[in-house]
Amino acid sequence: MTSGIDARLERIGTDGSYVIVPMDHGITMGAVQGLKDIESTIDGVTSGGADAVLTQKGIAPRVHENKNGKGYIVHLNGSTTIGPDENDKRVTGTVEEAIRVGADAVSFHINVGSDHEPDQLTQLSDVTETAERFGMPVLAMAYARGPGVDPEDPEALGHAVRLAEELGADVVKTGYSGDAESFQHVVESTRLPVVIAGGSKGTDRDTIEMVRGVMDAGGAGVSMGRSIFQHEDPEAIAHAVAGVVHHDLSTDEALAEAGLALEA
Ligand SMILES: CC(=O)[C@@H](O)[C@H](O)C[C@H](N)C(=O)O
Ligand SMILES: O=CC(=O)COP(=O)(O)O
Repeated sequence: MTSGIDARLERIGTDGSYVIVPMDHGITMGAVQGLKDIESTIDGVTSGGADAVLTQKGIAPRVHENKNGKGYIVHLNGSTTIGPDENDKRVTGTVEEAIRVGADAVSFHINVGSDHEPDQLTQLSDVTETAERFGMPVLAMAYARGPGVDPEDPEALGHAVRLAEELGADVVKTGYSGDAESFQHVVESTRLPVVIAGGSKGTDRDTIEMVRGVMDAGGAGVSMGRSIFQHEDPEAIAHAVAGVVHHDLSTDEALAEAGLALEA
């Protein structure tokens, strides 16, 4: 029998793979490029092929009419780049609030290796317990971040994704280790679907090659923000990313199919 969590996972992905566009950066960085007119960005990325968008709860009224029937995830913690410690994500919402504003899933960020890891472990554990009671999937954003921690170290990333599974998440997002071979260790560290963050925006080729590497390593897609929502054509780059994640296209095929320059 299909559980509520399984049914809702299908709303934020396609057959177990995921093109999620997080746009929760308004708390972290402010209304950066792509987030001022968030309505048109949401319309563009979901028209292009994103399975779901992700925001903080207060943005929900700006999401639903523009997401073209795609999935919606509400993020439940945050911090700012101008505050005393960006790794100190504080709780900003609850599973119940996310359900009330129309979410299909919730997400929660933990910085494994930071001074705040102990609190964040307990908080993620509380979120998965509540979400499970309501049949809501949990996307854990499990980063390797903290003093002396290399955020691209495959061992640290593998530890972070495993920890997310141990705490009851359904999908885990982490950083990319830089190549498919090393990322395979990360993917094999857990039975959860593993998706990657994009980080700050690079060239189109950098972005799509990174996505290709994740899929070659056995990953399940992306939760990619700035590389998509800060693109001059969010619909086209979302289309290219979905081409790799959902249609197994090569980097060149995905760029060409999306109408993007091969050398950009
Ligand atoms: C700004 C960053 O470094 C991102 O990786 C964020 O930590 C990710 C998250 N979506 C956020 O803005 O909090
Ligand atoms: O919620 C944030 C992410 O999932 C990743 O954002 P990025 O801009 O791709 O690093």
